[in-house]
Amino acid sequence: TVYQTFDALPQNKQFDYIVVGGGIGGSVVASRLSENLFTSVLLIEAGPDDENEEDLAIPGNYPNSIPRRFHWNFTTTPQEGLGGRSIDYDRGYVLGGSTSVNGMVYTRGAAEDYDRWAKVTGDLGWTWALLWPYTIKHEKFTGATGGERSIAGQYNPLSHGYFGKSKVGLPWSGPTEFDNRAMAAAKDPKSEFKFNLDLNSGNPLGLTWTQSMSGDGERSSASKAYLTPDVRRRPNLHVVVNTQVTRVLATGQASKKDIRTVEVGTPNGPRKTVTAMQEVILSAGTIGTPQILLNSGIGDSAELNAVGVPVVHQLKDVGKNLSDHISTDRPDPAPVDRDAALAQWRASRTGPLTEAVGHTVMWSRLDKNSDAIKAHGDPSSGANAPHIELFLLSNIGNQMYGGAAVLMTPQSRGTVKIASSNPFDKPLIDLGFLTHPFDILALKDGIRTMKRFFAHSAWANYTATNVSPDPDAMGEGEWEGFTRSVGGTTLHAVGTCSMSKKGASNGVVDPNLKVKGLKGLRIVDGSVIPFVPTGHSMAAIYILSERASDLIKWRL
Ligand SMILES: Cc1cc2nc3c(=O)[nH]c(=O)nc-3n(C[C@H](O)[C@H](O)[C@H](O)COP(=O)(O)OP(=O)(O)OC[C@H]3O[C@@H](n4cnc5c(N)ncnc54)[C@H](O)[C@@H]3O)c2cc1C
Repeated sequence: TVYQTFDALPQNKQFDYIVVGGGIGGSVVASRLSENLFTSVLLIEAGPDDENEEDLAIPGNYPNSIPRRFHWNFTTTPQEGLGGRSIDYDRGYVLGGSTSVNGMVYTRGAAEDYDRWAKVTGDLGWTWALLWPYTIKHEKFTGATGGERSIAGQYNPLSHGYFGKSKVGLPWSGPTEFDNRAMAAAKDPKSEFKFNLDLNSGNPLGLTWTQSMSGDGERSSASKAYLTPDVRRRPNLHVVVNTQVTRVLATGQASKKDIRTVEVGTPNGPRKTVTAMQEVILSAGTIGTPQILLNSGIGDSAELNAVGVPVVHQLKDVGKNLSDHISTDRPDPAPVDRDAALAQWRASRTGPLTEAVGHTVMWSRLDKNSDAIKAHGDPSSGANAPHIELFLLSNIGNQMYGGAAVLMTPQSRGTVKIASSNPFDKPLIDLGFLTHPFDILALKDGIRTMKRFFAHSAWANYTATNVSPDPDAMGEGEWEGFTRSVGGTTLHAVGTCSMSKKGASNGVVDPNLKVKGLKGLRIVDGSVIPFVPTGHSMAAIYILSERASDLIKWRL
């Protein structure tokens, strides 16, 4: 059942598990735990329900036609590496979390990214190979929306799951002339670039078709996939929306550090609490989860003292180690006739509004002799992990093409802190973008890679301009200044409550995602991922959340 307010919850109800935040982690965990009808689960989401919200279901509404009321509307602190600019930092404020408002690009990154989780935690269960059953448990590959075109040769059937929850597919349209030329440039045996049949095989390198988390013409958000009408009807699952969690509190004696009580409230109203019999699972995301911990006095004691929050548990890494992908400037996608496209979408769930992004992506590695790697080492997880994503876009109407270079392996790190002891104050989000010298050098090489790609003869006579400025045609420091003035985020932040080895003093959660030094409190969301994946972040979080659900079920 879904309740619109906390007060509408049945009184005196006992819950085995309380899950905080209805994004990927929260939707997956609440859905999986409540498969056992003898396990009672309460899921608490700050934002509204997403049911019947057409604006969220239409993939092509991303990004500008998604109403702002479904966002937290955060901005970052002034970013030293971005010329002092503060930039918007979107997070979904609705059931489904950021997957209800995101770009849906579905990329798992490199197998080595996951193997590195296993290395930093000492738990082989996090390797790509042992996570594979969870990968296919979450995915339901559905092909291209509309069903009228052949997708043979555009994906590898062996890299996908077909019986899972989240729909994944290829673009509705294509190949366009742009796609064909891009493919020709990559498939030329003499080219330095190669075509890669499937970006989700564990080796993403090369030019690939884009895959999106959508199916049958609609967005397949975490809530649409995991909180389906039959799941919502389960008598043992209670979902409460429009309810912000302010803190987690000790249950019984504070000295026992048993944290199973959740406090909710409104800025001017009374605070209320509810206690889990087994565990509280925080799934409020990379920004929300450290914010709740810090408000609760769980974090670096010096920082907590500075904002007047009494220290409950010293855990210095809460809110630290944020990593995210920085992107250069990008062209706008081609405009569509919105009225006609909307009519088509409503009639048949086909047409331009089924697509949110371009059709092709190039994943590449920096040369080991590049300035960035020679001076600062190679931060990637392994030989199949791309340093750079070239997100290719054509805007044929305006005769422009190009793309954004996105740095997949940043060495800069940021933080999430709280501004005061008031849980309703916005958190201080510092991405730390371009504060490490590797990152600007690597991005510059990324643009050079794009230049070489578009210099291939496959692009001859294509009347167009590459919109990204050329670092080699600009004066010393000019390109860097430009990039700092336009660089932006792809909104993939992770790492603010990282997992680490059992007993290690760094990190926030152990390999089973339990908060270190506490009882009853676990974290399942993007915040536990120690390094931003070399793909977009959501696939990794789904895979992680599926395994986490089993860890909780098995009481590990
Ligand atoms: C605009 C945008 C575009 C993106 N594009 C892509 C893309 O194309 N591909 C990709 O892979 N990734 C993309 N991402 C990133 C991806 O969506 C996120 O990494 C992922 O959804 C994070 O999952 P999560 O479960 O950690 O957190 P979220 O999905 O953010 O969920 C957290 C949930 O917790 C709730 N919450 C937070 N605080 C509280 C509180 N105090 N009380 C109660 N509830 C709370 C939030 O409202 C939210 O519902 C994008 C993100 C955004 C915002």
